[in-house]
Amino acid sequence: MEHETPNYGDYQLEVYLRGLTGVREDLPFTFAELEARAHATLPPDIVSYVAGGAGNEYTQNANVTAFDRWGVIPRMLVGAARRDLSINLFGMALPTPLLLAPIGVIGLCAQDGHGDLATARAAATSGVPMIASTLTVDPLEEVAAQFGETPGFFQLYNPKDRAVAESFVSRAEAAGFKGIVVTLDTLQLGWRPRDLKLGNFPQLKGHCLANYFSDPVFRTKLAKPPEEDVRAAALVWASELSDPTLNWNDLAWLRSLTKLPLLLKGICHPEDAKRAIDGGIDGIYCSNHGGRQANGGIPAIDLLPTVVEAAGGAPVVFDSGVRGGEHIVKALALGASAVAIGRPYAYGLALGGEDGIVHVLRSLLAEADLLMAIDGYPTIADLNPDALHARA
Ligand SMILES: Cc1cc2nc3c(=O)[nH]c(=O)nc-3n(C[C@H](O)[C@H](O)[C@H](O)COP(=O)(O)O)c2cc1C
Ligand SMILES: CC(C)CC(=O)C(=O)O
Repeated sequence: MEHETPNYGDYQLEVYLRGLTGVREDLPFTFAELEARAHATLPPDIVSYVAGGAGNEYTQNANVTAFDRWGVIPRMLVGAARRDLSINLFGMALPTPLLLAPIGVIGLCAQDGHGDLATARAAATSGVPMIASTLTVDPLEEVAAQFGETPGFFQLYNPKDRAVAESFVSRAEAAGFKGIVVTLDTLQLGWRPRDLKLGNFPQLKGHCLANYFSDPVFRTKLAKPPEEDVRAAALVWASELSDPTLNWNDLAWLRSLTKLPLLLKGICHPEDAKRAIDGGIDGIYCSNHGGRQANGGIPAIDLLPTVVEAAGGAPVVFDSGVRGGEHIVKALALGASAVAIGRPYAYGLALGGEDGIVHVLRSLLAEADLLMAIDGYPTIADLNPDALHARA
């Protein structure tokens, strides 16, 4: 059978031949270098915001190291010359199993301050859908206009006022987004020492909240428009962003927000996954917010298998700690339907704009694809828990 997707590992050859192929010479190939160079490039308050996590960052770091518990078991001579990394998510044919996780103020990681638009263009170029945060710098309509043929998802922070939530979702639908992700693990902001030390929370300055400030229903709550008093508008935003009383009794209302595929982000317990699916939610997004919210938690990857089982066949998106191709392969083997990339693409954006994101995605895909080739798992369907060995 002819495979539709390319062998992503071919990027390796393109990189070796960079003088001929035009691959940018200045972009790193490991997360460690990506992170170090991005930190040297970005303003210190943005470094603290992007890199920082909750508490002493134990959970954030454990999200990454927990992958080391698993090893991919090599299989020989299975005929893995061609691989197929394509997936079908909610009826959408996607060339790769990757998504771009929602990153609020991703815009500020770009030199021109419009990194949301660069991210959306990278999504268009790479076919990797962007999950655009409620907190994009640019209005969601302008972000969606960059997507080309690649579907996009909209991530909602459920605000105190349901009319604001409904307004965002209907704007997202009108703008052509193909799915809605409601984030549940941020009903309160986590304790983030790096930002606390700097007295910094970028959104409180208000200059990066254009999407929020463009919402007509939100604007009715402001005594003065943000164009006249941005700081006051940001304070209203902070008090309205999340409804801490949201609970399972609100599930039917959440479901009623849209007919688009609806996912709940932040689900790490099997009973929560089951409850969501039983309540009509279409998909689970297993994540601990990259360890930014609650410290002392369990690495998200350790919780993925039971969440997948409880989801009973409904799609499960995974993020938190994905830094390399091996992590993508392991998450897929542990049952993820798709894997979302977080901080690595923010750093790619900081170093190379749209090209930087595309490079990060191509590198991750190449590494995953070559691992599947070398270890003998030619398709995502071949990746299941039997492909992994768990060290004690
Ligand atoms: C700077 C930053 C901002 C984020 N903003 C959002 C957001 O607006 N909405 C959301 O649901 N998750 C947000 N997240 C969480 C990501 O979607 C994702 O869960 C997390 O980055 C995964 O962890 P990792 O980047 O360490 O792999 C943010 C993460 C970072 C690093
Ligand atoms: C306003 C914040 C809660 C945005 C976010 O999700 C984050 O910083 O992790």
